[in-house]
Amino acid sequence: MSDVQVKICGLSTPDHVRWAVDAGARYLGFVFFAKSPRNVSVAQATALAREVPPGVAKVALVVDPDDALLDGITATMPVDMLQLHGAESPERVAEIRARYGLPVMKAVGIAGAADLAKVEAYEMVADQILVDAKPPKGADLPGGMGVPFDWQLIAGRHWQRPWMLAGGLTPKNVGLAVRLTGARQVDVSSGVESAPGVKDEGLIRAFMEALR
Ligand SMILES: O=C(O)c1ccccc1NCC(=O)[C@H](O)[C@H](O)COP(=O)(O)O
Repeated sequence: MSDVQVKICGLSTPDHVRWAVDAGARYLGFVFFAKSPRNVSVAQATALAREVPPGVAKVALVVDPDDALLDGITATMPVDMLQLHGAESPERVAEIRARYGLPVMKAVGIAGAADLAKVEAYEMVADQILVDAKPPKGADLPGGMGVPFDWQLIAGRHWQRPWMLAGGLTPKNVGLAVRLTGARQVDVSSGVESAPGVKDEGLIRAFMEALR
């Protein structure tokens, strides 16, 4: 399991970034969504991203973004990947990928077997797929809810594109999640927090340790 790559999402302070990098995260996620406790401004994310060493990918997470938002982010922030976490259509994903020339990861929410067809639809247009839990009805946020889905739904699945497992992962359950699903990449946010938006160094280390 030691070669499983980890994305830690929702970083908003220099300490968060340092803890994630020192622990060995391969991707760092910065959330641009006003209602989120993890929301960062373009200026904040730019300052944080400039401190990230080479080899660690900086991911800008956006939800149904218009071009103005993406223009603003990409104008100053050194971004390595865009994560689309809303209801973007496959056509919009392809358009964003072409316009910005950046790899795009599309989040697909899974609640039942019927949702798996969406992974295949987005594989045609995205560089990576984030296979995430579908947020509960009426949830305040479209992601980062700390809720897992039934991992058996994707046990033994093979997709053409690289994909990441997300949704409710914690230091306690990530080992089992990886064994069951065969994921080679995982994404965590609330499972390494002591309170919404507050990353915890000990939990970040414990999460990475659970994968060794
Ligand atoms: O984290 C947020 O606040 C957020 C807001 C809007 C869209 C997506 C958001 N987060 C997504 C993620 O952090 C992860 O990619 C993923 O959903 C896992 O989150 P978690 O279940 O908390 O580990």
